[in-house]
Amino acid sequence: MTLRFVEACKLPNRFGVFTLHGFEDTDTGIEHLAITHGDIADGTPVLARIHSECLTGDSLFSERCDCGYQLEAAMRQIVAEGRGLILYLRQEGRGIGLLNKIRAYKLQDEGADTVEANEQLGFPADMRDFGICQPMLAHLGVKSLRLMTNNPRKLESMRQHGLMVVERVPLQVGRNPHNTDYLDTKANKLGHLMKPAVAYRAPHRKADGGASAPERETA
Ligand SMILES: Nc1nc2c(ncn2[C@@H]2O[C@H](COP(=O)(O)OP(=O)(O)OP(=O)(O)O)[C@@H](O)[C@H]2O)c(=O)[nH]1
Ligand SMILES: [Zn+2]
Repeated sequence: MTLRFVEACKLPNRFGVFTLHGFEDTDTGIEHLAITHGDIADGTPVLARIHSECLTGDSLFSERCDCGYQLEAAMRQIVAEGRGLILYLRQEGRGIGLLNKIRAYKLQDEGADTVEANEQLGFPADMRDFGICQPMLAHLGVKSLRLMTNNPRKLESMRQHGLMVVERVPLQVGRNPHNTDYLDTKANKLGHLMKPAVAYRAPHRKADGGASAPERETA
């Protein structure tokens, strides 16, 4: 896996002013992004989100999942802390791609859960590869993370790729009537760490994304 840094620019958005770094995985041609805020290269652990692309949730406001809410909450928390980063990885649909995700959603419309739908299409439940994170973080000068995630497999994958995660910061936002079954399946079949007590709050993404300060856990 070879990483090429292409360029960085300012990215002001509703939450603050970030820097957008563009990379290419030269083995696959896939373009990945890092979105950073503040001084992240001072050697201390950095609040971080490793976010897998979800066009429907991140850009089309879909309530079938929690991705858009998590992205927004991560940006808000990073700005509130004054520093942090998001690696935005282009592995749509847990790696099966956008069109296959639409196929999987159709199967879910007909009763399959998110894992069964992938399997019916001939894919594993999760095809993602987080190997690109290591060279991206090395380029950014980041040595250790406080990772915003509910996914213990993501934590394990980070460790397998030699990344130091000193803390898991839960990121449980966005439960709504359209994604209740989906989130429950993630907890029950994929092992996501969801606390029932936090389930659920406001329907509006803005209010929700700005929800309370993150809980902290030692990873
Ligand atoms: N194949 C498939 N992919 C989905 C579905 N819903 C969301 N996704 C994708 O799942 C990815 C996000 O993974 P999740 O399992 O929701 O969460 P995670 O990133 O592993 O864990 P967190 O860090 O806690 O968010 C994105 O790439 C989404 O496009 C679905 O029903 N089927
Ligand atoms: Zn999503």
